[in-house]
Parts: sequence; C-alpha cells; structure tokens
Amino acid sequence: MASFIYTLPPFAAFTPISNTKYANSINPTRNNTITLSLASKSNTQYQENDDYQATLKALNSKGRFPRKSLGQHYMLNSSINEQLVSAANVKEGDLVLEIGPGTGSLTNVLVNAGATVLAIEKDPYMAGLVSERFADSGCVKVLEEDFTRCHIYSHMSSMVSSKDSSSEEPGHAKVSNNIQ
Ligand SMILES: C[S@@+](CC[C@H](N)C(=O)[O-])C[C@H]1O[C@@H](n2cnc3c(N)ncnc32)[C@H](O)[C@@H]1O
Repeated sequence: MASFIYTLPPFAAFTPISNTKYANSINPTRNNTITLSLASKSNTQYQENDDYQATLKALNSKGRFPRKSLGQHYMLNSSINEQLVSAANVKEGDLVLEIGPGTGSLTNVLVNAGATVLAIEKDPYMAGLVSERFADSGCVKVLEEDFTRCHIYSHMSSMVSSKDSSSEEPGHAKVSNNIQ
C-alpha cells in the first residue's frame, strides 16, 4: 500500500510527502463487519472524530466488507490523516484530487483544512457513501469512476475556474491517495 499526498505547485512537479504501510488500517482479511454511519457536522469541523472506534462503529451495520480486489483497507487514525494533510501544507482555497476516498476519513481532514476536494472512487458503494457523507459540505465533488479511465483534467480545470472566479487568490492543486 502506498499512502501519500502530492503537492502540485499549480500543475507542476510531484513531491511525495509520506508513505504509511498498513498502519492503523482495517485489514481486509480480518472479519470486520463494516458499515459507515454518516456523522453530522459541527460548527467548525465536518466530522470531529474518525478514529478506530468511530470508524468500526460506522462500518458495522450494513454488513459491508472491504474488497481485496480494490485494495480496500481504511485509515482508522485521524491523527495520521492530519499529519498527512499538514505535511502537504493543505490550506484554505486548495483544490485536492483524492484518488480512492474509501470511507472519506482523509477527505474529512482535507475539508476541515479548507480544501475543495475532487474524490474519485471506483466502488459504487463507497462513492455513494462519501457523496452522502459530504453532501452538505459544498466542497466535495465525488466521481464514481476508475481514476485510470477518468478525464481528470477536465474535472479539475472546471473546478479551478469556478474557484478562481470566486476567490482573489487561487490556491494550489494537490493530489492525495492511499491505494494499493
Ligand atoms: C486503501 S483504500 C483507502 C481508502 C481511504 N483513502 C483511507 O485511507 O481510508 C483505497 C480506495 O481506493 C479505491 N480504489 C481502488 N482502485 C481504484 C481506482 N482504480 N479508481 C478509483 N478508486 C479506486 C478503493 O475502492 C478504496 O476505497
């Protein structure tokens, strides 16, 4: 598994920020029952806690198991996601392409950092889940697609233009993922 966030000084070179191997994630070989309950947003954060217990509880009720074929295992430690986002220096106004949001735990931290997120998720169930989770946020667009077949540029550029027209100082475009 590779876990990293790339920072693109507007559409320039990639710089890997971090690599976490299987730490604090649900192993798909474990017999965990998985359901994701959708948290309500607080005043400043979309969801305050995405830690192990919260995620297990969330993954519990719909009998949903991680699919090995899609390399599904989920980050259960919100502080690691916070470190990733901090290391990538994600700031208010940034536009982040997130490949494979899964449960949306990293998405949540990105949103709380002030980013707008384009999340591309191949699994229809997880895509629906993330869409629902962030439906009210106004800053997450979810595409149910295989990122290798997705016309990322057109989606990113349409989001960049809409952001540029609404802000005085455009942010950076960044890419994050945690896929196997
Ligand atoms: C290892 S999980 C990580 C989920 C989440 N980022 C986390 O850290 O908890 C990888 C995610 O990528 C998705 N995925 C795998 N291959 C993909 C592809 N080709 N295009 C889009 N999403 C993909 C999986 O369905 C899964 O939700």
